[in-house]
Amino acid sequence: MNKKLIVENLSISFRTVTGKVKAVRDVNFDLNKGETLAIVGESGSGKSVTTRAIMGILAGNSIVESGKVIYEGEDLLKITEEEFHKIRGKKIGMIYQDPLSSLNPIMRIGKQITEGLLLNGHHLKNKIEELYNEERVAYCVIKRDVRVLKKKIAENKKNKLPYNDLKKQVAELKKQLPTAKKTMNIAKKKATKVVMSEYKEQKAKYLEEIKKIRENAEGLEPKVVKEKIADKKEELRRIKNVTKTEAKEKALKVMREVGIPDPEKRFRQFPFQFSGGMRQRIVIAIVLTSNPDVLICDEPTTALDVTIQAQILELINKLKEERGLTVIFITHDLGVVANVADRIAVMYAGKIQEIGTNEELFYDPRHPYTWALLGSMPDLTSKDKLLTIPGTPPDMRFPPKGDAFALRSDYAMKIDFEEQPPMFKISDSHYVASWLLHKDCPDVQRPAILDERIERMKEMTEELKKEMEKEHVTYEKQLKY
Ligand SMILES: Nc1ncnc2c1ncn2[C@@H]1O[C@H](COP(=O)(O)OP(=O)(O)OP(=O)(O)O)[C@@H](O)[C@H]1O
Repeated sequence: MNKKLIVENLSISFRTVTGKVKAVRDVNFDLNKGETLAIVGESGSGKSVTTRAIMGILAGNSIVESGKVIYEGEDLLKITEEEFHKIRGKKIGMIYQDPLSSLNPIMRIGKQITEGLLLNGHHLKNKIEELYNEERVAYCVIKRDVRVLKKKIAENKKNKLPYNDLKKQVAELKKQLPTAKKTMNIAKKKATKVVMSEYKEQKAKYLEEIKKIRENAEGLEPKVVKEKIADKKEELRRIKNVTKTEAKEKALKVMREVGIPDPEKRFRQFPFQFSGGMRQRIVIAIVLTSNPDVLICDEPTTALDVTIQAQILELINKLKEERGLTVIFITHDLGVVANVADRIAVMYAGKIQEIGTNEELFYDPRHPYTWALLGSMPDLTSKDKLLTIPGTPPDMRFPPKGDAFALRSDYAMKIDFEEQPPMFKISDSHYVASWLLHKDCPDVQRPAILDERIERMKEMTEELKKEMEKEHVTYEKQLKY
């Protein structure tokens, strides 16, 4: 299976004193390994809530109405908090718009980078957990299901709804618990035995080596002997735990990887001694220390000026290539997306309105909201905006009955106010939720002014490609000579 992450029918609401806010409504997308998906939309469209659900960090007043978030075959909305802990921040890392909020202002950045490494650096414990992980998850999932069902029973009781079937399900699951627990404990014991006997063997080998150093110490300076023994002891310690020296070495390496110059000196400095762009690099370094394979970037460049923005985007692209990361990139700025995304999902009023490859979205946009977003992008050369989007997004306590964009769209038809459009398929990768795509809809052309912009974008991309090819040829030639 090549899918790293699948989000299926995800709907999330928030309880508020003035009513329920329907923030995310039936969102579906998936991500292939090594792919970047950009989620684009205006403020309040549900981008952050979607990614917070993936990270398991939704606010306390949230309700997951429906859906699944499947990471490597496991539903993250079902596993226990303890299991989630292992995935959040480790397998799935996140960087935010404001790097300062992720950093401790009064702690040296070196300590902030090594903290996680030292905390999670129990090699033996991690190895044991890895070996009996399957049995552990199986047990935790049953426990979690019982908890969810019990909550539902209580709700149904309160609302005077039937709950006998649910009670039966709980009883069934409870019957499975002792066996699952026993299986888990047996697997844990077995895993501990394997790992510990391996460790004992290694320890015996090191002790033997230390003995030999002592035996052959004659004629050597005591200081040299002491150092040799200390080295061996350090090696042995490294098998068990990440040591401070090892954590520092790894931190410096990752600081170099994200482009922090003079890392040895910078290691001892505080966040306020760094510029905005450098701070964002530090946050990225911290996230990378746990070797994530999915990286969620929530407007990571919005607070930075344009040149620095480009550098951070370049860094994210480089890390993606080198580490094979799968990336979700959130932004309200389509201009940013062109340089990072393989695919783009356009969100509005908690729903995905259009999803497609970078080329499909930029050169063949089909949803009036995507047209509006493309039109409101500042022009690459003149910096002018062609179109502005009239009105404001709907109040999500009362989502519109039909197409949520209808009230702001010049292309809205009667049906747009009555019924929500389904996702119409344009190609295997391109889907659009707009009645304009219905076979009975009269042919509607996108704004001509946008066509001109698209043509210009195509031309510029072609020129850029040619230039890059030229550069590549020169580079290849340089390599030859
Ligand atoms: N804890 C909460 N309680 C109530 N409503 C919330 C809560 N968190 C988010 N919302 C609402 O959910 C909707 C979606 O918010 P979200 O933060 O996902 O938007 P966004 O597209 O990421 O916008 P931005 O770019 O401003 O971050 C908004 O209407 C927002 O007000």
